[in-house]
Order: sequence, then C-alpha cells, then structure tokens
Amino acid sequence: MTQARTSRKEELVECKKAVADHLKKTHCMPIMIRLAWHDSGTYDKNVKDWPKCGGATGSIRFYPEIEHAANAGLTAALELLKKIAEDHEHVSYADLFQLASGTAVEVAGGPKIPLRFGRKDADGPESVVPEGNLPAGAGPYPLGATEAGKHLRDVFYRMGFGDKEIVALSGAHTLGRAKPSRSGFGKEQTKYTKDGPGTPGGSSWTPEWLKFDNSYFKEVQSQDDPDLLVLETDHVLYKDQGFRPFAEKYAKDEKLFFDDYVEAHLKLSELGVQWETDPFTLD
Ligand code: HEM
Repeated sequence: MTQARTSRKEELVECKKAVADHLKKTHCMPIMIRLAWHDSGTYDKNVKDWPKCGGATGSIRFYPEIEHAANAGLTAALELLKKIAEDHEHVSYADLFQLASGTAVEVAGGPKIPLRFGRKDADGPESVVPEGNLPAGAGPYPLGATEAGKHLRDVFYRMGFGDKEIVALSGAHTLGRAKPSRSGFGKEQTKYTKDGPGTPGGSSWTPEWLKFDNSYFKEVQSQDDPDLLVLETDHVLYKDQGFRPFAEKYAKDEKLFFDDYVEAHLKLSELGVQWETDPFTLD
C-alpha cells in the first residue's frame, strides 16, 4: 500500500460490493470506521499546505503514522483491506478507507452516508503529520487541558468541528470495543465480547456492539452496567453544559442522531481533501 492511486467511479462501485461482502463475513465494521476516522482526524485547519494539513489523504497507510500510539491495532485494518486494495487498483487509498467506513455504518444498520469520492492520495511517508493530533480517552491530556471537555474542544475545534458534531461523532462508539492490548482501555473480556463475533474480547460501549443505533447515548447516560465501557471523553458528554443537550436529545431521538451523524461523518470524511477530479457519488 505505497503508491498513490487515482479513483475511477465504475471501479469504486465494484469495490463497494466487495467491501460490503467482506464486512458481513468478518464483522470488521468497527475497525474500518476507526481507520477512516484516524486518517481524517489528523486534520489541522490552520495548516494550509497539502498534505501537511492532514485529513483524509490515505497517509495512515504509511509508517510512521500507522505506528502512532493512537493508531494501536489499526495495522489489522490495513491487512483486512489489502486484498480488496490489490483487486481494485483504480481506487485511491484515501477513498478506500472512507468507502470502507461509510459502508460499515450502513452494513451495521446505520444511515446511508452520501459520501463523495475522487480523493487524492498522499504519496509518501514524508506527508505524515506529526504525532498527537488525535484525541486521548483519558488524561493526562496535551496542550494544557486538565479535563476531557477542554481536550475534546482543543482537538475537534482544530479540525473545524463544533460541540454538536463532537457529540454526534462520539456516537460511533455505539459500535466496537476497546482492548487492553490495543489502546490499553477496557477489560480482557466481558459477557458481551467473550464469544466475538470475530475475535473475542475487549470492552464494548453497548451490548449489541455490531449494531449502529443510538444505544451509546442511553448507556453512557445510565452508566449502570459494569460490563460496558465509559471513557472520560464519553462521560463528559453528559457532564459538560455545552455537550449535554445534544447527548440527551440523541438518547431520546434516534432519527435526530442519525441525521446529525450523517452530516458530521460526511464532513469528517472530507477534511483536508484535495480532489483529483470533480468529486462524485456512487448513485
Ligand atoms: C471523541 C474522542 C474519541 C476518543 C477519545 C476515542 C477513543 C477511542 C478508543 C480509546 C478506542 C479503543 C481502541 C482500541 O482499543 O482498539 C476507540 C475505538 C473506536 N472508536 Fe473512538 N474515540 C473518539 C472518537 C471517535 C470518533 C469521532 C469515531 C468515529 C466517527 C470513533 C470510532 C471508534 C470506533 C468505531 C471504535 C471501535 C474500534 C474497534 O472495535 O476496533 N471514535 N476510540
């Protein structure tokens, strides 16, 4: 996964089918969403040079970015996409990662995200952004933040997001798990993760961690199940005055969560993007 590539629409359509089949077989939806988010989430709106500004440039495929501490465990996501990437050489890596993530949300029962394609690939390890632009789940936080709310704002405002989008995007934790062997968070296993599906173990935020719904907001609100995970950065969504109204609304109204999630996810998927051609959708 080194050389930069250019996307063609007809091949992306084929690629989406292959990705959807793969996701259904391997249950790897959560890690695909995390891979794409960690590619985009390096973005710094104050840096004007591309690809030094970070964002959805496909640079996560390069060492040293893939080895940044925040990306622990994501080599497995690249491995899972390797064959599909080989079979579809007219799909840029930046597009492939976002395609896999958007398709994962859909396959997990979430909303369809009207992603646009034609992203230009960062073409070498020299394009990797310095480590430290992604959020930490617990302190000590960088940039002098002493609590999780300030930390989330430091990181997400730098990408150009606001409070509503921080809360909506956090709802992606309705899927997936944290594992001690990857991020250091979570338990070795819980009653919800001991049998997989896929590789067993870790702590999930929700009981049905392969289903995209608004249960994350309900679980973080009640925090009454010791077998579920709540990071400081999840907990703060109900503690912080600016975040709480959104979290409360999303816990009650799944449609509102889906609508706001789609908007925020779409924006996330286009951070720092340079389009090789006019952007196109797959419909
Ligand atoms: C708000 C700040 C965030 C923090 C501090 C955070 C932190 C974490 C941590 C510590 C893990 C566990 C990783 C592991 O052990 O493998 C994780 C997993 C995950 N994160 Fe986040 N995250 C944040 C935001 C997001 C956003 C914005 C998205 C997507 C839109 C996202 C999607 C995911 C998914 C799907 C997983 C599960 C991965 C898997 O099961 O393989 N996260 N996150």
